[in-house]
Amino acid sequence: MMPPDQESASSITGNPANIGTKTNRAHESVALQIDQPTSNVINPCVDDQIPHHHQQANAVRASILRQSLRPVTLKFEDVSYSIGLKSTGGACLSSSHAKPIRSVLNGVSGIVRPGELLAMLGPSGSGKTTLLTALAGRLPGKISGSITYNGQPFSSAMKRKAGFVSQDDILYPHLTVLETLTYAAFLRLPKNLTKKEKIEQAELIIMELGLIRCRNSMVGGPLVRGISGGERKRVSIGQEMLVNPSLLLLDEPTSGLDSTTAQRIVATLRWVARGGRTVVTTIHQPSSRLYRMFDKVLVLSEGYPIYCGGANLVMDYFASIGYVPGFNLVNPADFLLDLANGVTTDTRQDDQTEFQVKPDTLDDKNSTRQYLVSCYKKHLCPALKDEIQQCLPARSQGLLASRNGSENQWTTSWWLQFKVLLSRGVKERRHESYSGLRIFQVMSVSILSGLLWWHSGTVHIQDQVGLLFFFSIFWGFFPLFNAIFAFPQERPMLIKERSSGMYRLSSYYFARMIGDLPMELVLPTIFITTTYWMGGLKPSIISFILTLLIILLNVLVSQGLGLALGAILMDVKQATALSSVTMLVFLLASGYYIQHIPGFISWIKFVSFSHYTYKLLIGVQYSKNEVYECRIGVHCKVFDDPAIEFLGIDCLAKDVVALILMLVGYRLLAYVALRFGQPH
Ligand SMILES: Nc1ncnc2c1ncn2[C@@H]1O[C@H](COP(=O)(O)OP(=O)(O)OP(=O)(O)O)[C@@H](O)[C@H]1O
Repeated sequence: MMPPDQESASSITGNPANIGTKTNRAHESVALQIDQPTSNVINPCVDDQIPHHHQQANAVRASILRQSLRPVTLKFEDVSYSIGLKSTGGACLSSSHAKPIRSVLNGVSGIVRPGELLAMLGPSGSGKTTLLTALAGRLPGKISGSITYNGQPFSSAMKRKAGFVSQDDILYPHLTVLETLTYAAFLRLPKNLTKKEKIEQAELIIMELGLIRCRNSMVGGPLVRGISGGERKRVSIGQEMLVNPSLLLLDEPTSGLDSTTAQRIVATLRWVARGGRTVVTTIHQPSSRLYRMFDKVLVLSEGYPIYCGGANLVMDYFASIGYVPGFNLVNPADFLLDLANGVTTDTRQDDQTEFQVKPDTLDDKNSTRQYLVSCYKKHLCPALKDEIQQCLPARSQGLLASRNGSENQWTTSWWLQFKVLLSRGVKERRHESYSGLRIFQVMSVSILSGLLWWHSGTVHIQDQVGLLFFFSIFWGFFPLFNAIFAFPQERPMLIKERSSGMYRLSSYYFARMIGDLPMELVLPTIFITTTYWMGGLKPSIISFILTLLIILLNVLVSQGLGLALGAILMDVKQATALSSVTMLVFLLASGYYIQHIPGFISWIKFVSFSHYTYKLLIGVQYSKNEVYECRIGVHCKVFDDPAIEFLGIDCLAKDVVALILMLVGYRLLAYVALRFGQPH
């Protein structure tokens, strides 16, 4: 069966008259408006209408739409995908010990043109999300078959023209709706727009998606109460709509929403499609109202397609192969889902004229599914493949040919990305970084240690040395444990944003590192200032400043190690466990507790930053010939004390160099781990 809209080469223009169904025509004027530079772009599907004073913002939007829309014809042919299963051992393994695999998608084909909205239907686990992820170029592993965008494979240029809304909304919990969309606008909209225009664009999206009431509310997350699920979903969609994507892919955008909100979202998607975009969405159980808004549907049953074509032709097709819905089954989507589950409806009516579902056995269901798959292969697949094989429409080819190198460039400059990411990061983490609890924690330890070491003096040299060692260890642990969370916590955002080509990894990386610095450096400064003078260390401003600088260097090195461990493992639990072991080893090997470390393991102290810091602190505090009263009337050299002698304080410059090398090395390691460890 041929879809009704094969002729829609001209639908690339965004003219919905070519799409096919009667209902589409109602949107014709809207689509045409989008192409008009001065028109008021009003989404007819939402309640919030755009006030007069936003005409200027509309003009900006229209200009963005004109500039960046590249119609995309999405074709996928015979797409199959399998996943390797973890072997359970024993009986299930074949004699060849081959890793068991499970087929998730089998020979799925389809074509979606600009201006069309394709819905993928199917029971839970039928492969909808997997197919959508494959279409978004984000599925790891080998996919057989072909997926092309205007006849070309997925590219980085395509990545920036495609919007992907995942099932789980990946948003920063502490940003407001307006901040979320504004930062996205800063990062994703072209550099020729001014800051003001980008903000206006974000405001317009807020209006278009009916988010005005919650524009200044925090988004929220698992631990922070924020906006509702439907609002979160609209924010996620808004982030993608901002850039006017040529291809918009959405995974269950209506799940968990009430029917009115769901309808509003699908209406918005349809409106987005009518502007010349290609829209593909998975949907779980659409109402008949929603179903009527789809142009095409693809129905999957256990990874096999059983229908792909016009949404309005689905009933005719299934009737032609012997399946008609029950008497009062008015929602085509329910009928399709029943069929995809292998459940057939009995059209007979009983006395109460109620429709019944046959109590099918497992075998019945399997044979129904097999029959439906074979009908698809026989009746739909050949025509669909013919359609896919057809040449690209002329206008699309023109667009591809007119592409120039600039499309591969980033939308915004490195510096702008860095500034935006820095500002966003500081806003997002201000609650955490400047939390009263953290300040209390550091201040209380500082005052307590100041009191415990109160004016220790060189008389109690062991105590004083102990205080310096405590400095080096405390300011190793503290920043290390703060830093290990950085990348694992932001992993989902990083993957999502990098997959859509929002920014360079280096700008994110520097912004993330520098954003944490003020707090990371302010707290040790307060701590050292308090404890240094309370603890009765050398009353010299120079020694104090040097001590402070050494501690700050130590903080930066331990932060670098934390970032590297977090980036390599990308798992908070694993990184925490490894950091505990590392710090314990550093603590023991630094030379304060044990001076007679066996030779074969003594090298550990050379990789311990706490060891170098401790040495430097001692070197600053005491001079080579300094003596103290070791027994009554007896003066001993400080450097002859076994704990200090062991350190071998000769050339402090070497220790500074070692710390600087670690400072750079750990950070480099973190960057390399991020670059090569995460999907691009
Ligand atoms: N990485 C994976 N590991 C194990 N199984 C997987 C993986 N990815 C997909 N699957 C399996 O493949 C099948 C299809 O998954 P998919 O998420 O695409 O289904 P779906 O139709 O989107 O389901 P739902 O509607 O519940 O989201 C499921 O049975 C799922 O368990």
